[in-house]
Amino acid sequence: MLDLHKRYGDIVRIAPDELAFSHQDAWKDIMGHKNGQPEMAKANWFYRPLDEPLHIVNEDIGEHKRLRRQMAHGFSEKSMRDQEPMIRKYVDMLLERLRENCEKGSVVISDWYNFTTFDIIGDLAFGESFGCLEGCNYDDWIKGIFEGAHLGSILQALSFVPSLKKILLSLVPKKMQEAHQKHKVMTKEKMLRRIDITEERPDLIEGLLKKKDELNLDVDKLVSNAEILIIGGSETTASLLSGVTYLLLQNPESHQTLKDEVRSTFNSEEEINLISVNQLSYMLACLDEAMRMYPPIANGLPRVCPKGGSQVLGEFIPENTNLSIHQWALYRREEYFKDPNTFHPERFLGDTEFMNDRRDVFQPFHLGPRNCLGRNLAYSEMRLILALIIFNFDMKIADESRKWIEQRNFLMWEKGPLKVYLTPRTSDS
Ligand code: HEM
Repeated sequence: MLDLHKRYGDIVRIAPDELAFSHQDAWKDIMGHKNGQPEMAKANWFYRPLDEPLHIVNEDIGEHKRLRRQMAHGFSEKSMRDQEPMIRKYVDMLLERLRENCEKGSVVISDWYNFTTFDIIGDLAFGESFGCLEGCNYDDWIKGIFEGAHLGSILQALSFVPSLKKILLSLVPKKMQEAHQKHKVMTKEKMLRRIDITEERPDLIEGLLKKKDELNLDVDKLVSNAEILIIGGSETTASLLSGVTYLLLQNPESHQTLKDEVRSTFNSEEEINLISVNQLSYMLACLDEAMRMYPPIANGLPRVCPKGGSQVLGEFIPENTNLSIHQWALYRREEYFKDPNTFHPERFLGDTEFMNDRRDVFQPFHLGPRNCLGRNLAYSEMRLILALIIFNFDMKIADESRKWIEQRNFLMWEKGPLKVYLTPRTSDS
């Protein structure tokens, strides 16, 4: 996509009825609030490759509004403060596991980040963790999710050839069909256990449970919403934590500046919490710069131009055209960011060297009525985890991980193991 935009400019036709945009104003034209004009719907071939119960991310426009209003309660400032003990419990367990494991040689920090964010979101969406940190491995349910994402990309592509898709789906081996069924049963059981908890719980699903009759949410729909929270709320943050760790370890000066910031701001681990990490401005710049170079949602998520067509970047776009913005390609363009292939957190701190950067191009959480509900939670969780790791450990990258960032992407990054050496900090270091 980057090569295409470099060659053909800000708008590229990538299929007979699909356009890719690479310009700051495309965000509001495609995804922004429309002031009375129809919102652009999400493309079914991409968001609904299988006929499964819908959820907040792929619901139709009207139903989405109702779901979002209700789900938003779980993402309020107050809810987040109430969720802190749940989150902290897993971060403390992560630190404990890292201390136990770092003496045996390098640790695969990318796995540990995934274990932590999955356990946190499991608790916040289903009322129970996946036991990843406890068992030091991925739970079967999560393995099913990863396999599903890979398959999802293939199914999306097959949506263009429905007859072939139908034939191939009928040929799916029995073993795979059984695994899918098992996954569904396990998920339903998890949700039933959550529904059985009668006392109020400040998690992300409580809002939906309170209004489940009014919103017509049966168990399958609740499951489907919880599942999308798990996928959207764990792989994204885990990828970024791995990405920022890699980029810091490859850029020792930035790593040192961040260590100085964290270690001079806090005297003890207990001082580090969801609120106090907000003071760490250099850390926020590191996270943003990592999100620019390694955006968790790297590819375009297509919208469909409504009936009667619409204007985008001053051009008339006919109805039913698919439109998307590909983040990775957008953020690597020299027109928008100086020295785009190098890690410079300073560009997010007002450094005059980067004053010509187009900061408004950068929308990792999208904007408009379907932007990320979990943005604040994501930032807080990532800052808390990173601050505690930087406070407690010195880190060095293992030589075999020096090219870790060269990855393929199937909806999510195909992360290889990111191996690092950790040395616990002693009281005088
Ligand atoms: C770095 C981390 C994250 C990034 C970059 C990110 C990015 C995004 C993006 C781009 C969307 C829009 C998807 C679309 O247009 O189809 C989205 C939606 C959403 N995200 Fe996130 N996300 C992150 C973390 C989280 C977390 C931790 C949660 C909490 C569980 C979360 C919950 C959601 C929800 C519920 C939506 C759907 C909102 C709606 O449709 O109204 N996200 N996210």
